[in-house]
Amino acid sequence: MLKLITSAQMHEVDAHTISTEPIASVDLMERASKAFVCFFCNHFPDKNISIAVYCGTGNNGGDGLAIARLLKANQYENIDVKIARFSDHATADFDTNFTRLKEASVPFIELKAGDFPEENADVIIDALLGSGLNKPLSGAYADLVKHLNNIEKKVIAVDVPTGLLTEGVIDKDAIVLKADLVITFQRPKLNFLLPESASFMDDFVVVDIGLDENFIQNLDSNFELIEEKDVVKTVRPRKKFEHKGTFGHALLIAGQAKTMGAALLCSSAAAYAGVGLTTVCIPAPGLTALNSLIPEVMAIVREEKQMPEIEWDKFTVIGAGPGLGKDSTALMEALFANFKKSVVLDADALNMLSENSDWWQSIPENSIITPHVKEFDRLFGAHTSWWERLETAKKQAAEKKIIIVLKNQYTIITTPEGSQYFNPTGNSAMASGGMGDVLTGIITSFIAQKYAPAEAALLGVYLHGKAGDELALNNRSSVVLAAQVAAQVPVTLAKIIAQKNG
Ligand SMILES: NC(=O)C1=CN([C@@H]2O[C@H](COP(=O)(O)OP(=O)(O)OC[C@H]3O[C@@H](n4cnc5c(N)ncnc54)[C@H](O)[C@@H]3O)[C@@H](O)[C@H]2O)[C@H](O)CC1
Ligand SMILES: [K+]
Repeated sequence: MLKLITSAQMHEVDAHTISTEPIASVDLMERASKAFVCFFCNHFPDKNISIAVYCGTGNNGGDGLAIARLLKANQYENIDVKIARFSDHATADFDTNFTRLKEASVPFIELKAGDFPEENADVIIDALLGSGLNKPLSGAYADLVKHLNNIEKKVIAVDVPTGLLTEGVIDKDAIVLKADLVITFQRPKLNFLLPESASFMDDFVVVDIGLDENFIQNLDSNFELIEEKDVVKTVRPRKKFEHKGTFGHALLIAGQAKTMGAALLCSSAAAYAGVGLTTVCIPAPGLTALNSLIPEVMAIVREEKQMPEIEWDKFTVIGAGPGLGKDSTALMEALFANFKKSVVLDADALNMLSENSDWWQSIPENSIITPHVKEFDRLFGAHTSWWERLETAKKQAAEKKIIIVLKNQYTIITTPEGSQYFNPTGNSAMASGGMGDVLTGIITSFIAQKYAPAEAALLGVYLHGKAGDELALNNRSSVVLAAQVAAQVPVTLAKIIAQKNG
């Protein structure tokens, strides 16, 4: 896991690294700038492009000055620096780099508030403000950012787009210098992982600047980014003499005549993810489709308005909700009355739950809910920002002793203990119907295989996204279908297990 930290904590890490490595702060700035330039050179190999580096007078600006000098040393000749000296304040490392810039004869001008020259460069490097932002942009900074946004050039931001808060509620009307790419130092910033940042930045990459990793990992933060090695550590390869009984029996309660696909997808995903036996509880019209699509899955037929015969004790885990419709409240109540092990609730099970809040008290501890944003808001009230949803998820997971999987580009898994894990896999080619049903099946399957529910959620979310990444390959603008992801899961899982053995 990579611990994700706030900008205030990043300043602590800087101070610690400076005093214990030890390294002079200006040398740390040089290291960060070199890491930026190294990535930049690979990304823009054409040395003839014209580059304008816009610098503030703090350390983000100091980085900008060092970057300009280093780019010139790397034979980028068409480079000029624009310094926004809108206050008397400049950091010592900015001043040192200003002297070095002049010694290296990189051309520069100082901008005057309200009088900005025409910009003809191909690429703008944004080193105006970084993680030191402490209030919304106003005055000359706001004017400059609006001016630069208007000319619609390619913008590469140093560490953080100017004007974007790194954590806390992002104001959707904030004035931010929109970045095509952010080259950020050591860690993704928390807000880069929340959807509101998409209005201000297209993409980000993280470059290592050699800060003390041990120190970061021991900082007090409940936010973590899942890494593949965590998943490699968690998966358990199958052993000799294990049999289908070892891998549990999952029941999925899903589907209606018109939404039978959801039932087929979640039950087949459970089977592909390795559960020993899968049963799906569906209405009769789904039987032929089920038997022809995935004969490995057994069925319990659900008649309209009549409670099906379910031997609840037979099942290791139950997943409910995909395509279920909202008129199965009696069946859900029977589930909660008869089944005391973890359940996985999704889709219509969550929609019914939001209208029957007394059900919460019967939901077993360590159960998992997998809402998308609308389902989340239906359950816990409307939110105006994702930062507030993070806080709500933490509070609700603790209060209700459940695991919340809030689906998103970076799905957030919140545990009852208060950890919040961001998942890095998955892509927009997966934005198609049925994808959530597949996730429900995978997570249910891992619980059946005796993974602890939080492990099952982490593993399931990571694998689901990774399978989709493998299918989308480099062509992430195309479409990956849910059934493909389900069928890819064993392949992806095998690759992960191979790393464990290798
Ligand atoms: N460990 C690292 O990540 C390293 C990062 N580096 C770079 O340092 C900046 C952060 O530098 P800092 O001097 O703390 O802040 P800024 O340059 O972002 O801002 C300077 C200064 O501006 C003032 N300010 C804040 N908000 C506003 C505003 N809305 N309008 C006007 N002025 C504002 C405030 O006083 C700030 O202090 C980080 O992003 C990296 O680029 C290091 O180079 C290496 C280690
Ligand atoms: K910046």
